[in-house]
Amino acid sequence: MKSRIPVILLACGSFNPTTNMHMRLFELARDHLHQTGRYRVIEGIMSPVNDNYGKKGLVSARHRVAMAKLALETSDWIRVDPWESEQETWTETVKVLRHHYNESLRVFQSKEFMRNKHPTERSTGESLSCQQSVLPELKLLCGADFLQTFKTPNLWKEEDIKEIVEKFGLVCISRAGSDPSQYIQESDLLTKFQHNIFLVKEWIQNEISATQIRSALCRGQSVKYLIPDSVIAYIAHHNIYTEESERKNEGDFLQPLKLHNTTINPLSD
Ligand SMILES: Nc1ncnc2c1ncn2[C@@H]1O[C@H](COP(=O)(O)OP(=O)(O)OP(=O)(O)O)[C@@H](O)[C@H]1O
Ligand SMILES: NC(=O)c1ccc[n+]([C@@H]2O[C@H](COP(=O)(O)O)[C@@H](O)[C@H]2O)c1
Ligand SMILES: [Zn+2]
Repeated sequence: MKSRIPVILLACGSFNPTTNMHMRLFELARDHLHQTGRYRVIEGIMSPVNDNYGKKGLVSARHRVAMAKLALETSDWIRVDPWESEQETWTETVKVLRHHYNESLRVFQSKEFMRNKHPTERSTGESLSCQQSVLPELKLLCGADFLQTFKTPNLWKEEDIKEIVEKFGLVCISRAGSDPSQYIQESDLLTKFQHNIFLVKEWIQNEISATQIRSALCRGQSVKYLIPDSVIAYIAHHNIYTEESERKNEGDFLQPLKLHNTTINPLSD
């Protein structure tokens, strides 16, 4: 798979908590991209959203990052990155993509530098064309409900959506209740960049939702086999999901709505 384009998959979301389905998204996306014959997925990154996002029931990023780390202990290619959660405030997804893209370029360049410094370490018989490394691409990974939020008024800036689909690309996994292909047809912008949007159909439907996991936990019901045992133990140990935690940010607007909605915030741009 040497001449294929290396791809890093980035999933942005609450991960409150990380579920088995969040991890399946990466596996499904990787299989799909490999099947195109054009890509080689080299890394998966889970980026839990900043506490200032303002979503109801969003527990502290410290816990969400810790739970994601535990959940991903069994993966040899997906990792959690706390950068987004450690910023002063909520960050637009396109800026998170820019950050991770720049990071990947930095890693790429330092690897190239090492390769050029130690040319003798190249495997014997490797042709000169094989020695030219291909720049990695970074693609946003999401579920179909996430794609659907692009049309929520004031939630996303048009130019951000354009940059995501034009410059980076999107891998979208099916989810009951959302029809991503119809939604793409309804949008001129998404239709224009359709070649950069990969729709993945999950045939083994799995409707785990983090909200339902939290509800079950609050009621004292079992969530075993829906989220990893290590995450269940962490939640129990820190008593994370309670009726009180579910009331966090209740009635609040999401931060992107506050920033982009002129009727909520007349001074915003
Ligand atoms: N069952 C699922 N099928 C497909 N995509 C999913 C599924 N669960 C989560 N995702 C995707 O994972 C990403 C992160 O989602 P998120 O953290 O909001 O989880 P969630 O289960 O949707 O939680 P919540 O119920 O709190 O919204 C999003 O892109 C979302 O679309
Ligand atoms: N304008 C934007 O960049 C924008 C708007 C809404 C949500 N988001 C992101 O999408 C993700 C949505 O997560 P949830 O599905 O858990 O609400 C979060 O990572 C959030 O930061 C980005
Ligand atoms: Zn969600």
